Amino acid sequence: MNALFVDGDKDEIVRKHLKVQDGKVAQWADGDTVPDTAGCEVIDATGKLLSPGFIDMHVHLREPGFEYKETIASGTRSAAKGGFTTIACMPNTRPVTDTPETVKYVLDKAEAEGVVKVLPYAAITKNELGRELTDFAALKEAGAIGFTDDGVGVQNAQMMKNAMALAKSLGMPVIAHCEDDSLVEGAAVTEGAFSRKHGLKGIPNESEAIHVGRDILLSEATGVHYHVCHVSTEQSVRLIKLGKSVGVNVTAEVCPHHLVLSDEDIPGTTDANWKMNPPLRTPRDVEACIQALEEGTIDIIVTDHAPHSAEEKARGLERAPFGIVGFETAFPLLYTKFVKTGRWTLSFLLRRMTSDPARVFGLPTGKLEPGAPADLILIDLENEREVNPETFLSQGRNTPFAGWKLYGWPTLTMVDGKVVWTEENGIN
Ligand SMILES: NC(=O)N[C@@H](CC(=O)O)C(=O)O
Ligand SMILES: [Zn+2]
Ligand SMILES: [Zn+2]
Repeated sequence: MNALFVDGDKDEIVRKHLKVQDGKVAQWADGDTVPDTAGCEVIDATGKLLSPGFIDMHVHLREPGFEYKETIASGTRSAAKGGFTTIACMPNTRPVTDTPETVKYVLDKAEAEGVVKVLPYAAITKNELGRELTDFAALKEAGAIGFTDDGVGVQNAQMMKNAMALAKSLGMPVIAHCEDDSLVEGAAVTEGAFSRKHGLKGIPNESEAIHVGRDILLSEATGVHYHVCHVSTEQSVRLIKLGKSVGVNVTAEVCPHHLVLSDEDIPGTTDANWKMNPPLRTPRDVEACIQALEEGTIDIIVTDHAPHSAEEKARGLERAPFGIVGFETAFPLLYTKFVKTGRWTLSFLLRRMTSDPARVFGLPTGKLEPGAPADLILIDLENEREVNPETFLSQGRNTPFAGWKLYGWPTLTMVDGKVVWTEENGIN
């Protein structure tokens, strides 16, 4: 494979050949050498960027139970098209992924029907109701990689503390959707210019940050690895920074939409493709999240891919469910908005989507070193294309980015040395 590769530390783009063997990265060669390709299948990647496959530690595949929104088959295909080779799926399924049987169901389905690697999270509390802890040891044994009640916040502090102590004893992380229900009360958008203009009830920033602060203290008390989901506010950023500065084992993620959109971009009160949880915040919060990612207060980028049916999203801003799809626009959005504009280097963006998530969650992927799994992608950095939800491999079409003109489209995705998707031929 004759490809362009970002030489990490220098952020120089160099030409390289890469040899893959037995599903693993076998050998790198300088672009000027003529590699011995006898017996090899050759992929011509001239002019394309070669990167480790993206890792998305926060996605919703909806199976079991909500197959009308997405399935493991359609969700992993969408992921592959977006350049993701490893994805971690949330337990807010039906049934909730709160038993070893359901964890195994997800893993078996992913093995049989998925095209990228799927890592399941299990719920912290039974049915995500916040009342009773799940059987962490059994869930770990079944293959869960961490515990989270994503979709809702754990409202009771003692419950969260018990969860963290138990997770710590098993060497597992706790991943938290931070939301204090008493401060939210049925609002659909952030408290900000948009909610004031339209006379809507707003979701205040502190509904998120109160949980972040509480949980950082509980993480300090228990020693658990505590990971904050979809950070969206300046206040959360401040607290995470403080936690890190005193040595608390806290990490955090941010979504592309919270980096490129604010509440002031929402076009009106009808289109629910602008509704997600946490909501789009104020421009000041957006800038705080960008800076936090830049300085490492926020560690990684995730999509929070959250597909819903067209019928559900047609219910309008106030009544539709929260969530937007993310796989098939994530990299082009960030590349176009932050790298093309010169604010970020390409290597910085790639790191936050590959080696950083691998480091935070201890995964054996995210770097193309000899011996590592050949989970890799090719990207076309040159051609601008319009986002067209009709072409998504996700069943979900719920995106606010339809019609956006973006650069940085993946053209090939390989998992364990097997080409699973190409732009030319689709899913393999
Ligand atoms: N992010 C969302 O807006 N929605 C998620 C739930 C969640 O991530 O909290 C969903 O499951 O639809
Ligand atoms: Zn969430
Ligand atoms: Zn989520």
